[in-house]
Amino acid sequence: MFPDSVPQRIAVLGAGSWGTTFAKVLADAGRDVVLWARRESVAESIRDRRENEQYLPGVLLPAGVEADTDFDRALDGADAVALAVPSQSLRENMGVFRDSLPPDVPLISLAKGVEIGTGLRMSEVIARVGHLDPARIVVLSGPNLAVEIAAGRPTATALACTDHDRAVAVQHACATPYFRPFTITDVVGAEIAGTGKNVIALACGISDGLGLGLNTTASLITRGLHEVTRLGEALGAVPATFAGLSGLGDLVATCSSPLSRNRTLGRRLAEGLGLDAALAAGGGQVAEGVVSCRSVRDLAHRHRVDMPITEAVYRVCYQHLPPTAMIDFMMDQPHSPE
Ligand SMILES: NC(=O)C1=CN([C@@H]2O[C@H](COP(=O)(O)OP(=O)(O)OC[C@H]3O[C@@H](n4cnc5c(N)ncnc54)[C@H](O)[C@@H]3O)[C@@H](O)[C@H]2O)C=CC1
Ligand SMILES: O=C(CO)COP(=O)(O)O
Repeated sequence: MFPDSVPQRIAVLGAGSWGTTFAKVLADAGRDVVLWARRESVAESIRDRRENEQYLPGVLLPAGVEADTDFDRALDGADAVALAVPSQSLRENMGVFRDSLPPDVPLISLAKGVEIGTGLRMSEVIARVGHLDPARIVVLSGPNLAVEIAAGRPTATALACTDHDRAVAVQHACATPYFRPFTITDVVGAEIAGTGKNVIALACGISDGLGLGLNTTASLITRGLHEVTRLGEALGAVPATFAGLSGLGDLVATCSSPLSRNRTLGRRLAEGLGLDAALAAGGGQVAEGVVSCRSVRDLAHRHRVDMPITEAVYRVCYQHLPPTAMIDFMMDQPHSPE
Protein backbone atom coordinates (compact mmCIF):
# COMPACT_ATOMS: atom_id res chain seq x y z
CA MET A 1 0.00 0.00 0.00
CA PHE A 2 1.28 3.48 -0.85
CA PRO A 3 -1.34 6.03 0.23
CA ASP A 4 -2.09 9.06 -2.00
CA SER A 5 -1.50 11.34 0.96
CA VAL A 6 2.26 10.67 1.16
CA PRO A 7 3.94 14.08 1.38
CA GLN A 8 6.33 14.84 -1.47
CA ARG A 9 7.73 18.27 -0.60
CA ILE A 10 8.88 18.55 2.99
CA ALA A 11 10.27 21.52 4.92
CA VAL A 12 12.67 20.68 7.75
CA LEU A 13 12.97 23.62 10.15
CA GLY A 14 16.28 23.49 12.02
CA ALA A 15 19.62 22.55 10.47
CA GLY A 16 21.42 21.04 13.46
CA SER A 17 22.73 17.50 13.33
CA TRP A 18 19.31 15.87 13.55
CA GLY A 19 17.43 18.23 11.22
CA THR A 20 20.19 17.84 8.62
CA THR A 21 20.28 14.06 9.00
CA PHE A 22 16.49 13.77 8.77
CA ALA A 23 16.56 15.97 5.65
CA LYS A 24 19.03 13.48 4.13
CA VAL A 25 16.80 10.53 5.10
CA LEU A 26 13.81 12.20 3.43
CA ALA A 27 15.78 13.00 0.28
CA ASP A 28 17.11 9.43 0.14
CA ALA A 29 13.47 8.32 0.44
CA GLY A 30 12.72 10.31 -2.72
CA ARG A 31 11.22 13.47 -1.21
CA ASP A 32 12.05 17.08 -2.17
CA VAL A 33 13.38 18.74 0.95
CA VAL A 34 14.00 22.34 1.96
CA LEU A 35 16.10 22.65 5.09
CA TRP A 36 15.70 25.93 6.96
CA ALA A 37 18.84 27.15 8.73
CA ARG A 38 18.98 30.12 11.08
CA ARG A 39 22.40 31.13 9.90
CA GLU A 40 23.45 31.97 6.35
CA SER A 41 26.85 30.30 6.88
CA VAL A 42 25.11 26.94 7.44
CA ALA A 43 22.78 27.34 4.43
CA GLU A 44 25.70 28.46 2.26
CA SER A 45 27.84 25.50 3.28
CA ILE A 46 25.02 23.14 2.28
CA ARG A 47 24.28 24.96 -0.98
CA ASP A 48 27.89 25.43 -2.09
CA ARG A 49 29.63 22.36 -0.71
CA ARG A 50 26.71 19.93 -0.09
CA GLU A 51 27.82 19.59 3.52
CA ASN A 52 26.68 21.04 6.84
CA GLU A 53 30.21 21.71 8.01
CA GLN A 54 29.18 22.93 11.43
CA TYR A 55 26.65 20.31 12.54
CA LEU A 56 27.27 17.26 10.34
CA PRO A 57 30.80 17.48 8.95
CA GLY A 58 31.96 14.89 6.44
CA VAL A 59 28.47 13.91 5.24
CA LEU A 60 27.63 14.56 1.59
CA LEU A 61 24.03 15.76 1.32
CA PRO A 62 22.01 14.60 -1.70
CA ALA A 63 20.81 17.03 -4.37
CA GLY A 64 17.25 16.58 -3.04
CA VAL A 65 18.14 18.75 -0.03
CA GLU A 66 17.93 22.51 -0.65
CA ALA A 67 18.94 24.95 2.09
CA ASP A 68 17.34 28.31 2.83
CA THR A 69 17.39 30.88 5.64
CA ASP A 70 13.96 32.23 4.68
CA PHE A 71 11.34 30.08 6.40
CA ASP A 72 8.48 31.52 4.32
CA ARG A 73 10.21 30.23 1.20
CA ALA A 74 11.01 26.91 2.89
CA LEU A 75 7.36 26.44 3.88
CA ASP A 76 5.92 27.54 0.55
CA GLY A 77 4.22 24.53 -1.05
CA ALA A 78 5.33 22.10 1.69
CA ASP A 79 3.01 19.19 2.25
CA ALA A 80 4.69 18.18 5.52
CA VAL A 81 6.83 20.14 7.98
CA ALA A 82 9.44 18.69 10.36
CA LEU A 83 10.38 20.73 13.43
CA ALA A 84 14.02 20.16 14.43
CA VAL A 85 14.92 23.00 16.79
CA PRO A 86 15.89 22.24 20.43
CA SER A 87 13.05 21.73 22.90
CA GLN A 88 13.38 24.95 24.85
CA SER A 89 13.35 27.16 21.74
CA LEU A 90 10.41 25.40 20.09
CA ARG A 91 7.80 27.76 21.58
CA GLU A 92 9.61 30.87 20.34
CA ASN A 93 10.15 29.34 16.90
CA MET A 94 6.60 28.04 16.54
CA GLY A 95 5.38 31.55 17.33
CA VAL A 96 7.38 32.83 14.38
CA PHE A 97 6.53 29.97 11.97
CA ARG A 98 2.83 29.74 12.93
CA ASP A 99 1.33 32.07 10.36
CA SER A 100 3.36 30.59 7.51
CA LEU A 101 2.55 26.92 8.17
CA PRO A 102 0.52 25.39 5.34
CA PRO A 103 -2.95 24.31 6.57
CA ASP A 104 -3.73 20.64 7.29
CA VAL A 105 -0.27 19.20 6.54
CA PRO A 106 1.38 16.83 9.05
CA LEU A 107 3.87 18.36 11.47
CA ILE A 108 6.68 15.98 12.38
CA SER A 109 8.10 16.68 15.82
CA LEU A 110 11.78 15.74 16.18
CA ALA A 111 12.83 17.40 19.45
CA LYS A 112 13.08 15.35 22.65
CA GLY A 113 12.16 17.32 25.74
CA VAL A 114 9.55 18.72 28.10
CA GLU A 115 9.21 22.49 28.38
CA ILE A 116 10.59 24.07 31.55
CA GLY A 117 7.96 25.90 33.58
CA THR A 118 4.89 24.60 31.76
CA GLY A 119 5.75 20.87 31.83
CA LEU A 120 4.35 20.61 28.31
CA ARG A 121 5.47 17.91 25.91
CA MET A 122 6.73 19.08 22.51
CA SER A 123 3.54 18.08 20.68
CA GLU A 124 1.56 20.09 23.23
CA VAL A 125 3.75 23.15 22.65
CA ILE A 126 3.30 22.77 18.87
CA ALA A 127 -0.48 22.36 19.14
CA ARG A 128 -0.98 25.22 21.59
CA VAL A 129 1.30 27.79 20.01
CA GLY A 130 0.25 26.81 16.48
CA HIS A 131 -3.47 26.65 17.41
CA LEU A 132 -3.70 23.37 15.60
CA ASP A 133 -5.31 19.96 15.93
CA PRO A 134 -3.00 17.58 17.91
CA ALA A 135 -3.95 14.81 15.47
CA ARG A 136 -1.82 16.60 12.84
CA ILE A 137 1.34 16.06 14.89
CA VAL A 138 3.52 13.01 14.31
CA VAL A 139 6.24 12.46 16.92
CA LEU A 140 9.33 10.72 15.58
CA SER A 141 11.40 9.07 18.32
CA GLY A 142 13.67 6.06 18.51
CA PRO A 143 17.30 4.89 18.65
CA ASN A 144 18.40 7.56 16.18
CA LEU A 145 21.93 8.81 16.76
CA ALA A 146 22.27 11.25 13.88
CA VAL A 147 25.85 10.47 12.91
CA GLU A 148 25.13 6.75 12.43
CA ILE A 149 22.03 7.42 10.35
CA ALA A 150 23.83 10.00 8.23
CA ALA A 151 26.41 7.30 7.47
CA GLY A 152 23.60 5.05 6.26
CA ARG A 153 23.83 2.58 9.15
CA PRO A 154 20.48 0.83 9.60
CA THR A 155 18.07 1.75 12.35
CA ALA A 156 14.39 1.74 13.18
CA THR A 157 12.20 4.39 14.77
CA ALA A 158 8.67 5.02 15.98
CA LEU A 159 6.20 7.50 14.49
CA ALA A 160 3.57 8.31 17.09
CA CYS A 161 0.29 9.96 16.09
CA THR A 162 -3.26 9.67 17.37
CA ASP A 163 -4.31 9.66 13.69
CA HIS A 164 -2.96 6.36 12.39
CA ASP A 165 -3.41 7.26 8.70
CA ARG A 166 -1.29 10.35 9.16
CA ALA A 167 1.48 8.31 10.77
CA VAL A 168 1.31 5.88 7.85
CA ALA A 169 1.65 8.74 5.34
CA VAL A 170 4.77 9.99 7.12
CA GLN A 171 6.05 6.41 7.42
CA HIS A 172 5.97 6.09 3.63
CA ALA A 173 7.57 9.50 3.22
CA CYS A 174 10.68 8.70 5.29
CA ALA A 175 11.29 4.98 4.85
CA THR A 176 14.62 4.09 3.25
CA PRO A 177 16.72 0.90 3.10
CA TYR A 178 18.55 2.12 6.23
CA PHE A 179 15.69 3.88 8.08
CA ARG A 180 12.69 1.76 9.09
CA PRO A 181 9.82 3.60 10.76
CA PHE A 182 7.04 1.82 12.68
CA THR A 183 3.77 3.50 13.64
CA ILE A 184 2.26 3.74 17.13
CA THR A 185 -0.63 5.78 18.54
CA ASP A 186 0.81 6.51 22.00
CA VAL A 187 2.11 10.06 21.63
CA VAL A 188 2.47 10.61 25.40
CA GLY A 189 4.56 7.47 25.80
CA ALA A 190 6.86 8.26 22.87
CA GLU A 191 7.50 11.79 24.14
CA ILE A 192 8.07 10.92 27.80
CA ALA A 193 10.34 8.02 26.84
CA GLY A 194 12.38 10.22 24.48
CA THR A 195 12.75 12.94 27.09
CA GLY A 196 13.53 10.71 30.04
CA LYS A 197 16.21 8.65 28.31
CA ASN A 198 18.49 11.68 27.88
CA VAL A 199 18.57 12.10 31.67
CA ILE A 200 19.36 8.41 32.17
CA ALA A 201 22.09 8.66 29.51
CA LEU A 202 23.66 11.50 31.49
CA ALA A 203 23.71 9.22 34.55
CA CYS A 204 25.30 6.42 32.48
CA GLY A 205 27.95 8.85 31.22
CA ILE A 206 28.74 9.82 34.80
CA SER A 207 29.01 6.16 35.79
CA ASP A 208 31.26 5.47 32.83
CA GLY A 209 33.43 8.52 33.57
CA LEU A 210 33.89 7.27 37.12
CA GLY A 211 35.21 3.99 35.70
CA LEU A 212 32.30 1.91 37.01
CA GLY A 213 31.35 -1.21 35.14
CA LEU A 214 28.65 -2.61 32.91
CA ASN A 215 26.70 -3.87 35.91
CA THR A 216 26.25 -0.24 36.95
CA THR A 217 25.27 0.80 33.43
CA ALA A 218 22.79 -2.07 33.11
CA SER A 219 21.30 -1.24 36.50
CA LEU A 220 20.90 2.42 35.50
CA ILE A 221 19.29 1.49 32.18
CA THR A 222 16.88 -0.96 33.81
CA ARG A 223 15.92 1.19 36.77
CA GLY A 224 15.89 4.24 34.50
CA LEU A 225 13.40 2.55 32.21
CA HIS A 226 11.34 1.69 35.29
CA GLU A 227 11.14 5.29 36.57
CA VAL A 228 10.49 6.82 33.16
CA THR A 229 7.73 4.25 32.55
CA ARG A 230 6.14 5.13 35.90
CA LEU A 231 6.07 8.80 34.94
CA GLY A 232 4.61 7.93 31.54
CA GLU A 233 1.87 5.83 33.11
CA ALA A 234 0.99 8.66 35.49
CA LEU A 235 0.55 10.88 32.43
CA GLY A 236 -1.63 8.37 30.59
CA ALA A 237 0.95 6.60 28.42
CA VAL A 238 0.67 2.95 27.41
CA PRO A 239 3.29 0.93 29.38
CA ALA A 240 4.13 -1.24 26.33
CA THR A 241 5.48 1.82 24.52
CA PHE A 242 8.42 1.87 26.94
CA ALA A 243 9.47 -1.60 25.78
CA GLY A 244 9.49 -0.37 22.18
CA LEU A 245 11.80 1.63 19.92
CA SER A 246 11.04 4.99 21.50
CA GLY A 247 11.51 3.46 24.97
CA LEU A 248 14.03 0.72 25.54
CA GLY A 249 15.43 1.08 22.01
CA ASP A 250 16.42 4.70 22.38
CA LEU A 251 17.49 4.24 26.00
CA VAL A 252 19.95 1.48 25.11
CA ALA A 253 21.39 3.39 22.13
CA THR A 254 21.85 6.64 24.00
CA CYS A 255 23.15 5.10 27.24
CA SER A 256 25.67 2.91 25.39
CA SER A 257 27.03 5.05 22.57
CA PRO A 258 30.04 7.35 22.74
CA LEU A 259 28.24 9.36 20.03
CA SER A 260 25.55 10.45 22.50
CA ARG A 261 25.99 14.08 23.54
CA ASN A 262 24.14 13.43 26.81
CA ARG A 263 26.28 10.44 27.77
CA THR A 264 29.43 12.36 26.78
CA LEU A 265 28.36 15.30 28.93
CA GLY A 266 27.93 12.95 31.89
CA ARG A 267 31.44 11.60 31.33
CA ARG A 268 32.83 15.12 31.32
CA LEU A 269 31.07 15.93 34.60
CA ALA A 270 32.56 12.78 36.14
CA GLU A 271 35.98 13.81 34.89
CA GLY A 272 35.70 16.99 36.94
CA LEU A 273 34.38 19.64 34.52
CA GLY A 274 31.68 21.97 35.86
CA LEU A 275 28.36 22.09 33.98
CA ASP A 276 29.20 25.19 31.94
CA ALA A 277 32.61 23.86 30.94
CA ALA A 278 31.13 20.45 30.09
CA LEU A 279 28.49 22.10 27.90
CA ALA A 280 31.08 24.30 26.21
CA ALA A 281 33.20 21.22 25.48
CA GLY A 282 30.23 19.90 23.49
CA GLY A 283 30.87 22.56 20.85
CA GLY A 284 27.46 24.21 21.19
CA GLN A 285 25.49 21.08 20.34
CA VAL A 286 22.43 20.53 22.48
CA ALA A 287 22.42 17.96 25.33
CA GLU A 288 18.73 17.99 26.22
CA GLY A 289 19.21 15.93 29.40
CA VAL A 290 20.61 18.98 31.22
CA VAL A 291 17.30 20.81 30.95
CA SER A 292 15.17 17.67 30.97
CA CYS A 293 16.42 16.58 34.41
CA ARG A 294 14.74 19.78 35.66
CA SER A 295 11.52 19.59 33.66
CA VAL A 296 11.09 15.83 34.21
CA ARG A 297 11.78 16.23 37.95
CA ASP A 298 9.14 18.98 38.12
CA LEU A 299 6.62 16.76 36.32
CA ALA A 300 7.47 13.85 38.64
CA HIS A 301 6.89 16.02 41.71
CA ARG A 302 3.61 17.27 40.31
CA HIS A 303 2.39 13.72 39.69
CA ARG A 304 4.00 12.24 42.84
CA VAL A 305 6.22 9.84 40.93
CA ASP A 306 9.47 8.76 42.55
CA MET A 307 12.39 9.19 40.09
CA PRO A 308 15.63 8.73 42.04
CA ILE A 309 18.00 8.65 39.02
CA THR A 310 16.49 11.84 37.60
CA GLU A 311 16.71 13.42 41.05
CA ALA A 312 20.38 12.43 41.34
CA VAL A 313 21.24 13.86 37.91
CA TYR A 314 19.40 17.06 38.81
CA ARG A 315 21.45 17.39 41.98
CA VAL A 316 24.72 16.90 40.09
CA CYS A 317 23.75 19.48 37.45
CA TYR A 318 22.18 22.11 39.71
CA GLN A 319 23.03 21.45 43.36
CA HIS A 320 26.76 20.69 43.15
CA LEU A 321 26.35 17.07 44.18
CA PRO A 322 29.69 15.45 43.29
CA PRO A 323 29.31 12.67 40.68
CA THR A 324 30.71 10.08 43.14
CA ALA A 325 28.04 11.08 45.67
CA MET A 326 25.41 10.64 42.94
CA ILE A 327 26.06 6.90 42.97
CA ASP A 328 25.88 6.82 46.80
CA PHE A 329 22.61 8.75 46.66
CA MET A 330 21.08 6.13 44.41
CA MET A 331 22.46 3.16 46.35
CA ASP A 332 21.13 4.62 49.62
CA GLN A 333 17.50 4.77 48.44
CA PRO A 334 15.04 2.86 50.69
CA HIS A 335 14.86 -0.83 49.84
CA SER A 336 11.77 -1.82 47.86
CA PRO A 337 10.34 -4.61 45.72
CA GLU A 338 11.47 -4.41 42.10
N1 LIG B 1 21.35 14.58 17.04
C1 LIG B 1 20.69 13.47 17.28
O1 LIG B 1 21.26 12.38 17.20
C2 LIG B 1 19.24 13.51 17.62
C3 LIG B 1 18.67 14.65 18.16
N2 LIG B 1 17.36 14.64 18.51
C4 LIG B 1 16.72 15.82 19.07
O2 LIG B 1 16.57 16.80 18.06
C5 LIG B 1 16.58 18.11 18.62
C6 LIG B 1 17.58 18.97 17.88
O3 LIG B 1 18.84 18.39 18.14
P1 LIG B 1 20.10 18.47 17.19
O4 LIG B 1 19.75 18.80 15.79
O5 LIG B 1 20.86 17.25 17.44
O6 LIG B 1 20.84 19.71 17.88
P2 LIG B 1 22.14 20.50 17.41
O7 LIG B 1 22.75 21.05 18.63
O8 LIG B 1 22.96 19.67 16.51
O9 LIG B 1 21.52 21.69 16.54
C7 LIG B 1 20.57 22.56 17.08
C8 LIG B 1 19.99 23.37 15.93
O10 LIG B 1 19.01 24.24 16.46
C9 LIG B 1 19.37 25.59 16.15
N3 LIG B 1 18.98 26.43 17.27
C10 LIG B 1 19.54 26.54 18.49
N4 LIG B 1 18.88 27.45 19.23
C11 LIG B 1 17.88 27.91 18.44
C12 LIG B 1 16.88 28.88 18.60
N5 LIG B 1 16.74 29.57 19.72
N6 LIG B 1 16.03 29.09 17.56
C13 LIG B 1 16.15 28.40 16.43
N7 LIG B 1 17.09 27.49 16.20
C14 LIG B 1 17.94 27.25 17.20
C15 LIG B 1 20.87 25.58 15.94
O11 LIG B 1 21.26 26.66 15.13
C16 LIG B 1 21.02 24.23 15.24
O12 LIG B 1 20.68 24.37 13.89
C17 LIG B 1 16.91 17.91 20.12
O13 LIG B 1 15.73 17.95 20.86
C18 LIG B 1 17.52 16.52 20.16
O14 LIG B 1 17.33 15.89 21.43
C19 LIG B 1 16.57 13.55 18.32
C20 LIG B 1 17.09 12.41 17.78
C21 LIG B 1 18.46 12.30 17.38
O1 LIG C 1 18.24 11.21 20.72
C1 LIG C 1 19.29 10.76 20.36
C2 LIG C 1 19.44 9.37 19.88
O2 LIG C 1 18.21 8.75 19.67
C3 LIG C 1 20.51 11.60 20.42
O3 LIG C 1 21.06 11.53 21.67
P1 LIG C 1 22.10 12.64 22.15
O4 LIG C 1 21.38 13.96 22.09
O5 LIG C 1 22.50 12.24 23.52
O6 LIG C 1 23.26 12.61 21.19
